[in-house]
Amino acid sequence: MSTVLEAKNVNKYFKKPVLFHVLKDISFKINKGEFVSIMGKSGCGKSTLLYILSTMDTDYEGELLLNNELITGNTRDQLSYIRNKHIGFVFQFHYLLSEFTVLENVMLPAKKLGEKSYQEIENDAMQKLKILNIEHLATKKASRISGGEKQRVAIARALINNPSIIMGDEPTGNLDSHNSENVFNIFKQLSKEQGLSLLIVTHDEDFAKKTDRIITMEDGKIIA
Ligand SMILES: Nc1ncnc2c1ncn2[C@@H]1O[C@H](COP(=O)(O)OP(=O)(O)OP(=O)(O)O)[C@@H](O)[C@H]1O
Repeated sequence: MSTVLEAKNVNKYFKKPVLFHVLKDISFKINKGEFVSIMGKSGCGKSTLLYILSTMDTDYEGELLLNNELITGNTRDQLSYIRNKHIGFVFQFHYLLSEFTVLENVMLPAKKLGEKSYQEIENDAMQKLKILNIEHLATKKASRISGGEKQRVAIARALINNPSIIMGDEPTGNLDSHNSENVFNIFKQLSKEQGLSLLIVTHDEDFAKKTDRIITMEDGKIIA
């Protein structure tokens, strides 16, 4: 089984207002196609960890490997490229551009990457919308669709560059149980049918129980 993401002895300190050891020797691996959730009480360090794993925060001790390559110590530009190419993000709030159409929103990260023609990107975006069963929304403005639909558009956008892993910070936090289950089923399908890895922070125990593995955090440590 190949490893997609590995954290080795990650430690993080906040220096202000007082020195605070927020992440304590975090080590784990995520395999290809694995659907993993992270749970833990409020304040235990989940978002801080996700911020590091997503390469946004570089102020930590330890090592991160993506697809078996060390990414710790890379320059800002290298990390920005890695993030755009290999990591998809889904947040509690969708962060769609409301005046853009659904299709334009999904195309954006691929345009930023700049490796394909407009037509190729448009075709890719339509294919992602199809996977998420929302191709009929392509030409609608993002402001004109429902909350559940917005989250599916956000997932399509996260998939556009064919990332190795999707990271989510409470991606179902704003959804009702029906839409939450929809998102879970989409994630499950992506992991099982396309070999995508997923690492999802959640407070929803029912959601977490159905994932392949739960990483439980307490007070900055992985306890299970
Ligand atoms: N910039 C910062 N400076 C100092 N302390 C911080 C900073 N950001 C977060 N913290 C503290 O670090 C701890 C971990 O915060 P974090 O947001 O990672 O928790 P969490 O597990 O994601 O919580 P929640 O479930 O409520 O989102 C908390 O005690 C928080 O107050």
